[in-house]
Amino acid sequence: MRVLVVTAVPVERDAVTRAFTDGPEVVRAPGAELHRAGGFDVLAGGAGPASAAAAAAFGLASGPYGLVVSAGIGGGFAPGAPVGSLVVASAIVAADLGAETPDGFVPVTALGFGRERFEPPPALVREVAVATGAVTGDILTVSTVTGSADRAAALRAAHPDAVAEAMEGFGVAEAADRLRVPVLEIRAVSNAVGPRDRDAWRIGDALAALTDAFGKLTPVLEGWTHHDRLD
Ligand SMILES: O=C(O)c1cccc(C(=O)CC[C@H]2O[C@@H](n3cnc4c(=O)[nH]cnc43)[C@H](O)[C@@H]2O)c1
Repeated sequence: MRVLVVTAVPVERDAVTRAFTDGPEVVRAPGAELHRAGGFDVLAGGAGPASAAAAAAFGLASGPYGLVVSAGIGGGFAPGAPVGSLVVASAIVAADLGAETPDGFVPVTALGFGRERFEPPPALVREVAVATGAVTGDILTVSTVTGSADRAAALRAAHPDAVAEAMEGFGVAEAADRLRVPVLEIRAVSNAVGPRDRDAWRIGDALAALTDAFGKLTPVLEGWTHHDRLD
């Protein structure tokens, strides 16, 4: 099974391929530069859900792929997902896709169209979490990084199962869903979701945690390929 991994920026892509001693071999496909290592094709698709969806779609076109993974750093909701920890999405949720109304935020589905969540294969999520020591829960996709305690509290209230936020997962999941390819989202927590404090971001630690996690994924994915594809 081939696995496509979509990160936002090149340092995240390189953190993934660093987990493997082979490669990366750079493969150029239309609309996508794939870095191939350890059985993974990894591309840096840009920040935000639109870039991620476009990049994932081009990446998938060079397939076939059996799994797509949205991966990178992210913000963690305290206390469940502290800086340096790893999170795996049990659901990938578009947290700001909808309409603001006098009564508050209304998600797209309540407006009668679209969707706002995708659910990765549950058994695979469990096995990846066990192998990597990750926390599981909803990972929110936002177009604006949360920068205040009020916004963090509003997200928490709307999404009690949220463990983290990032900016690409939902876009990758939308592209994967078009081809019925299963999707995972894996984030290493670089900062707490809350008041903006860029100096407190621990990007190096998070990238190291991402490398560590991918180093542990191969046996899990091999087992899943053989025993659990229909979950
Ligand atoms: O400055 C750097 O060296 C650097 C290295 C890697 C990534 C970055 C980014 O700023 C990329 C933003 C990227 O990270 C995700 N992210 C991280 N924390 C959050 C958050 O609290 N809320 C939302 N997204 C977050 C996100 O997926 C972006 O693509 C800088």
